[in-house]
Amino acid sequence: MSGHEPDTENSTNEQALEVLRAGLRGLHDQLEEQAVHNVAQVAYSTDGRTFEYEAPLSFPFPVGSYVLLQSADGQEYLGQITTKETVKQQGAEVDFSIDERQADLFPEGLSITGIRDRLRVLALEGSGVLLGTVSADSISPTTSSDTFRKATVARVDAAVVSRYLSGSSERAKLPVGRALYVDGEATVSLDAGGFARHTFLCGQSGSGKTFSLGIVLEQLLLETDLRILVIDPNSDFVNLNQVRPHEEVNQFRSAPLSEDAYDALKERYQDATASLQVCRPASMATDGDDVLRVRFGDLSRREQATVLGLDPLEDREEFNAFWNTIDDIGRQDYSWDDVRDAVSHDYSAEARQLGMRIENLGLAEWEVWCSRGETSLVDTIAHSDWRCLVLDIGTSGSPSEKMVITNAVLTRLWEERNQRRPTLVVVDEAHNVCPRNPADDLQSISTEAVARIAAEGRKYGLYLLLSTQQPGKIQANTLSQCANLLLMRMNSTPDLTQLGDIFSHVPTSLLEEASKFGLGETVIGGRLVGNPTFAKFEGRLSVEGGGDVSKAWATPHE
Ligand SMILES: Nc1ncnc2c1ncn2[C@@H]1O[C@H](COP(=O)(O)OP(=O)(O)OP(=O)(O)O)[C@@H](O)[C@H]1O
Repeated sequence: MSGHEPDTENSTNEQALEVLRAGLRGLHDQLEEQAVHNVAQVAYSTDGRTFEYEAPLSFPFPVGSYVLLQSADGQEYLGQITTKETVKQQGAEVDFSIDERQADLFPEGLSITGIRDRLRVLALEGSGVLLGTVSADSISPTTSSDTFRKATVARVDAAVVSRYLSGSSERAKLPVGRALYVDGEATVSLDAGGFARHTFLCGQSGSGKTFSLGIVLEQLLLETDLRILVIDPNSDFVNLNQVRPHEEVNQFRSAPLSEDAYDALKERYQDATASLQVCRPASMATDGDDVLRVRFGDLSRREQATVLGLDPLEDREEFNAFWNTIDDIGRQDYSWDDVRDAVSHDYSAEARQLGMRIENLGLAEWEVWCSRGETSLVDTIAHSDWRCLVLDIGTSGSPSEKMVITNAVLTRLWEERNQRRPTLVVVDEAHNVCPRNPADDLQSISTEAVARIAAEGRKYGLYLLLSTQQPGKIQANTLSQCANLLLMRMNSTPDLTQLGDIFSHVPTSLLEEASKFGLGETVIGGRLVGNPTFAKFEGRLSVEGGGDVSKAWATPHE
């Protein structure tokens, strides 16, 4: 029996120690919990341009949001949060004393009278930019003397944000939506002059790119005189000149339009789009539509050979016969019919081969070719006084036909560059027109054409607006020429990293927010806004085109 006594004593000690430990742990947690709530919310600036802050976990402002900082001397600053990190700060040291009875619980020889504990406190730390000093009626830029040691950080009034966002530019403003993370209405407008730089719009599928691009185009049509050419591979903008009914317009606005405001806007929009031309393939065109077709002679020789699948070395004879045929026609404005006639009147073996090639490829059936005397799209581009052309290549035949149209148009725009007519070239699904790795020669030609405009177009008034869901697939030089960014929801880390490298004027921490965006939400950077701005696109006026496939098949059965 006596052999078991020390064990019983040990186990009683163990239990008492566990109670002591649990008590200390509970006390520790309680103190840490209190310390978390006691973290000060304070900001400081050492350069008058940026600020650092520390705040409790409950700090309600996400990255990208506007805040009001008030320094000890009462000066107010408008700031924008750019980073926000959870950190474990060193907290206070606390001493727990151990009474005699508790000290006996520890092994003999250990004389413990107390326990010292270090609290670790969860808090937020981050930084931001100072956008201006706030006074009763203005927001002025800060200077290097706007430094402060202890400022409070608070929610900012929507009116102050609106004042900041409305800026002071003399150029037209394009209202495209409302600021994110603001209590109340603060309209985000793009600086129309910013479109004199190339623009990149990207976001993953379903993020709202097409809808948002429509809003940008509507505003450019309403508020500027910029010529716009839209290469529209999904027929998304074929209804750009049709206004939605009043209730539908209001469905996409947080501040509904009154009947009168809607009527006035509709009238203004109808005026702005009166000369908008939608170019469709011949089989789809109705009266008033321009037809999406070009003459064979509008293509460069290299492109013609590509369409015919002719290699100058491997198909030497046929290539030569083709070359001579074109030379014999002796005119610039020859049509496909002229080529066919010329080939059929040449009785050489090579010309017969060429004729068979044309027949086998079914080239004569392509809908994109003008017959003799028909107007080519490149004539429209070169001669008429157009304002907005939508090229509905979504409904045209094969991918090669789409590329033939795209290339002919891009080439002619470049040839006409000395006219210096400011023109925005909008390329939707741009990864198909200027891909990093062209799949064939037709894509190589379009990629080179876009790269040329990207590199040198600005001085001739040719500006790009490229839209895609796959930034990694866009030709690198072209992408690096874009100064403006409209980034919508994007989860892919490699894509965000690449965008961070190219659009270095937008802090990476802001770009990373794109993975949390909802439908229509965006971060805008570059010349379109004064400072990177978070917005939700809204206010779409025109009817969306495209048309998604119905999901009625997924409706539950009765
Ligand atoms: N800001 C918005 N407000 C309300 N609805 C929107 C908004 N943006 C987009 N939508 C709707 O969400 C749907 C998807 O938008 P949209 O087609 O523009 O996405 P997307 O990014 O272009 O997708 P994809 O790349 O697959 O074509 C559409 O039905 C559109 O009407």
